[in-house]
Amino acid sequence: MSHVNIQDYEKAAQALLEPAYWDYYAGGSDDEITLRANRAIFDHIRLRPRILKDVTTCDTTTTALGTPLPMPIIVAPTACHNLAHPEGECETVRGVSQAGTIMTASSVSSRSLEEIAEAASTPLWFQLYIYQDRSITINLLERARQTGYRAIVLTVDVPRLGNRERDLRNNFKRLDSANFVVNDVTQLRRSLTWKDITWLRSLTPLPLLIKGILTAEDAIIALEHGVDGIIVSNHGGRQLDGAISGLEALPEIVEAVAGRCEIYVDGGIRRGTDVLKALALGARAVLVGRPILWGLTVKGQDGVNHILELLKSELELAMALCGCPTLNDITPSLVKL
Ligand SMILES: Cc1cc2nc3c(=O)[nH]c(=O)nc-3n(C[C@H](O)[C@H](O)[C@H](O)COP(=O)(O)O)c2cc1C
Ligand SMILES: CCCCCCC(=O)C(=O)O
Repeated sequence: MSHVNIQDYEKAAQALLEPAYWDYYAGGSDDEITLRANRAIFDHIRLRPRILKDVTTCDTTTTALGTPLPMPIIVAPTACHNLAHPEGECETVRGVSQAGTIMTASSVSSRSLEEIAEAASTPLWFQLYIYQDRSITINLLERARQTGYRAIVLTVDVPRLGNRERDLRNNFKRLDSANFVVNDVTQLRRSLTWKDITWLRSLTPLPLLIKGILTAEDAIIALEHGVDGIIVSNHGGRQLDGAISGLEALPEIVEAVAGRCEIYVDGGIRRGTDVLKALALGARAVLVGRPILWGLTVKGQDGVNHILELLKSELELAMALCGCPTLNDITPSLVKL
């Protein structure tokens, strides 16, 4: 069967995965209102295409924190890739390397951050949770720096795990990490505050991004703490149900930050036109989570690469049809809210 879009991969992945693993990957929290909203907002926002521009070629290249990228699309951190493929994140990173973009390795990965780096020939970011035992965080940061990861992505929207009722029904509990031996969820630092960001900032020379901001107020505080980037995200609808989507939060954050750091967004991106809408609203690039897992499940590294290539070619076509030969031509006037 040929897979011509991400939805085809999603259906094929559902047919292949153990039902409990599918539920862990696909599910959201509580009533999954935010999970659905993440998609619905992209369907709601329409485009205002411009015509008669020379779109013989449309250039999708960009940079993220100074790293050149072939497309404004980055792989989001997602946990436990071994549920989709026996080689887990090592297989994923081989596919991402074919596509040449950044992969953000989750700290809750089924392969260690060193194994992932060994398998990679593409730039890597490392996603961090802060644990009760500070030595775990210090150890992870140092290992990520030594292994060549280019940035730290601190996820701040999990003071506790969201209420994922599919996982409760399935008694799904496979959230162990190959990076350390303790059980992740019980070790999360519930008392995490901005003071910890100051502490973290002082610990690593790597660029620091904060993932999980949804308000202009918090974006300003993040800037005051010296972050290099913000990832506007509701964690794929898996944490606070009822939270606004990243795309809805994006304009107020872009306005408040006013160019003082790079801004990224994730949640529900499944089409090149979705990427274009996010860029029009001010994102430097987008992150994609679940589609990578669908590609990995269905065809391993080739599936991962194909997912990224599909998004890239769809974006390129959307740029042409909107009269945008470069990413700089993608401006707020392209979208109707
Ligand atoms: C199965 C799964 C595991 C995830 N694990 C992590 C994680 O370990 N760290 C993290 O910061 N975000 C994690 N996320 C959230 C993603 O980074 C991202 O915010 C979200 O998946 C984006 O939405 P999308 O899946 O609709 O693209 C996870 C998401 C999923 C679906
Ligand atoms: C350290 C807490 C477990 C998080 C598991 C990975 C994750 O973020 C998810 O959404 O699932």
